[in-house]
Amino acid sequence: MSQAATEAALTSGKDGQFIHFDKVSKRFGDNVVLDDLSFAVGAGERVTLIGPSGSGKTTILRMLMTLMKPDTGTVRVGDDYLFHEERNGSLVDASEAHIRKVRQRITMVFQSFNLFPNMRVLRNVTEAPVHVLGLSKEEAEERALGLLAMVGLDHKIDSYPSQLSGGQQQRVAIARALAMRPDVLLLDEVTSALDPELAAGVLDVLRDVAKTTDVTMLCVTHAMKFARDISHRVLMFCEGKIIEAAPPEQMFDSPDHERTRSFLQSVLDEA
Ligand SMILES: Nc1ncnc2c1ncn2[C@@H]1O[C@H](COP(=O)(O)OP(=O)(O)OP(=O)(O)O)[C@@H](O)[C@H]1O
Repeated sequence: MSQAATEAALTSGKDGQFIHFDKVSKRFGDNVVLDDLSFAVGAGERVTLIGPSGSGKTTILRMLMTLMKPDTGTVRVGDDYLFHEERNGSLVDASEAHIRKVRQRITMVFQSFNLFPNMRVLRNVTEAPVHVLGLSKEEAEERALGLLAMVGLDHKIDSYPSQLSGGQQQRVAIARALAMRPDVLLLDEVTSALDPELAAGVLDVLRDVAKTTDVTMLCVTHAMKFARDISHRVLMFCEGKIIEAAPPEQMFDSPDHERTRSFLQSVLDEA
């Protein structure tokens, strides 16, 4: 694929652009983590970020959660500016109300599950809809029960996280993230801490999510078969830049860039 085609693929979302990164840079000391990075994601689009360790993928997700801010550049979701270049990378509106609004629209599932250990499964899923969205307990439970059925855990609603396998905990975490009815779901290496069999169950749940919802998904993963199945587009990160962007078949079957080829080979060797 030509450089021009990669550039076009950086902005070719579905039905218009929704998430915008515009000239975003971030460094820690001498370590340039994001280097003048621009790309956009369409509403309802599912995009997988791949690339070697330390290439900046998680940093992208953390910025969308407002957990990390850029040094320069603009990050926007729909009409909500999270960071604005003119304000030199600082949060445009860091008020609690603004952060809360952003967090309602964007939820993240982490590698380490992060469930509330002292709450039963049902309460883990209802907690934020009740306290952040203001749903009644009944409404939140109805929503949670539907989602827990979807992830195959409606028989575990009274368990505590410590009584579940890692795969089951991660499926609860997915239900919890979806209970907010987010516009954007961020997935950060959600199966990396799991044995292959448990990981497969979690990936099947996410395939269902992809099939049955129109949530915009940004996914960092080394599970390439999964990425191929669910993604509309794959972005290859290297040293804080996107060096290649393409639909999955093209990225995985005929990558253009030598660094992409060697990265994909290294992932295959690991598997
Ligand atoms: N708070 C921090 N302080 C210093 N350096 C940091 C901090 N957070 C991230 N980094 C550095 O930023 C770089 C990019 O990290 P990031 O987690 O985005 O990479 P990644 O592509 O997601 O890697 P991996 O696949 O290993 O998760 C790494 O070199 C990391 O060490």
